[in-house]
Amino acid sequence: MTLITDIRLRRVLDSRGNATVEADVLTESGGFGRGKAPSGASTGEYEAIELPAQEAIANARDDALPRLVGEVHAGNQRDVDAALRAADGSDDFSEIGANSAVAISMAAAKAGADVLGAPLFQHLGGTFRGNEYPTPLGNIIGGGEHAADATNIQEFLAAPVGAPSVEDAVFANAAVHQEVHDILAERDLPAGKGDEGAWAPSVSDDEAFEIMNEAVETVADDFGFAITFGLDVAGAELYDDDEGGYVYDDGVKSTEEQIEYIAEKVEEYDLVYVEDPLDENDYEAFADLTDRVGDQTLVCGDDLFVTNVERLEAGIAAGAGNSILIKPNQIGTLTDAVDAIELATRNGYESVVSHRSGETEDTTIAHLAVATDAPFIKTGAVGGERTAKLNELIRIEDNAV
Ligand SMILES: C=C(OP(=O)(O)O)C(=O)O
Ligand SMILES: [Mg+2]
Repeated sequence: MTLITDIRLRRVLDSRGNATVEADVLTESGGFGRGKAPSGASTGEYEAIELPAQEAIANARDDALPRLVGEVHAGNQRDVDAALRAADGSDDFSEIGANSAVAISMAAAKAGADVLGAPLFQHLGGTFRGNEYPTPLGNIIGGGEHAADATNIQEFLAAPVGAPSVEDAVFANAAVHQEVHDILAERDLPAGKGDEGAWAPSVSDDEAFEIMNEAVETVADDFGFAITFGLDVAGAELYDDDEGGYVYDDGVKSTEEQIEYIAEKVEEYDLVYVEDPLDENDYEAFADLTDRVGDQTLVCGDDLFVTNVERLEAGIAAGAGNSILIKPNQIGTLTDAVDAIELATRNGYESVVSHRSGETEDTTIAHLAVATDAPFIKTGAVGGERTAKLNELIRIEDNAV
C-alpha cells in the first residue's frame, strides 16, 4: 500500500529567503507526504553536508529517486532512509545533500502516516506514545551568529517548566517575548529581531541575563506557574584557538574560566538548560562542567554531537553532557535521528528536538518530539515558521491532527 510511486523535488524559500529543498512523496494507494529541509547558520563542524538547493535536487533526482520509486515502501522508514544512504554513498550526505535527504525522509514518513490514517507522531512513535508533551524552549533574546551587534551568547531561552499544558507553555513563551519587548522599551533600548524571531538588542550578556530574569518572573506571576530559562551559548562560535579561549566583547575567557562562568550562571539564575557551553571539540571540558552542574541542569550537546551516534558514543564514554540536541538535518534522516535518541535514552541522556535558524512551515519536529517523549523542544517563540510547530503541538495535545 505504501509503495512509493513518485517523488517530486522543488526549490522553495526558507525563512531567511534562501532556497531550500521541498520533497513530495506519493504512494501506490494515494498516500501523500511533503517535507522541507531547514538550514543552520551556526552549524557544527561535523554536520552532514547541505548542498546548494538546485545541486541537491539534481543529484537526488539522478541518484536517490531510482532507488526509491517503485522500490521502497514509505511506511517502512528504515528502508527509505537506508535507500537514501545507499544512494548517497558517503558518510555525510555530501553527494545528494543532507537537505535533499532530510526532505525526502520526512516526506516519506508523512506519506506513510497518511496511508495508515494515523497522526505522524503515532506512526513514528507507536500507539503507546503521545501522552507526554515536550516543554517548548522559546528563544527570547539572541545574538551570536543569528544577529549582528547583539549578545555574545546565541540564545536566551524561556522554559515554562511548570506549565500544565503545551498550550499554556506556548502562550507563556509568547508572553515572555512581549514582556522583554516592554522592558527594552522602558530602558530605551531599540531592538530588531534575529533569525529565529528573538529580540536582538545591543546589550551585554549580563544585561540580557537580568532582562530575561525579570521577564520570566513577571510572566510566571501572571500565569501562575514556574517559568525559568536556559541558554544556547553556541560555544564553538565563541572559541578561537589563536586567541586561547572564548572571545566575548569584554575579553577572552580560558576554558577553565568559561566553565566557571557557566557554572556561576547556572547557580545564580537556576538555569534549567545549557546548550553548547563549550567548544565542539572539547569533550573533556563538557565532562568537567557536567560534573559540576549536571545534577542541576541539562548540559546539552548540539555542535558537540550533531545528532550523530558515533559522536554521542564518544560523549557518553567521556561523561560529556547529559543531553543531546536532535536536529534531523544535521544527520540527514529520521532513522539516524531516532537512533541517536534511542542511544541517548539507553544511557540516561535527555533528547531535545530542535529547529534550525533557517526554517520552513514544516511541522515534522513537533511530531518527532511527541513520538520520542522528548522533555523539551526548541522551536522559537514567535514567527510563522516557529509557530507552525508550536501550533501543531497544541493541535497534537488537543487530539486534532
Ligand atoms: C538552532 C540553532 O542554530 P542553527 O540552526 O543556526 O545551527 C542552534 O545552534 O541550536
Ligand atoms: Mg545550538
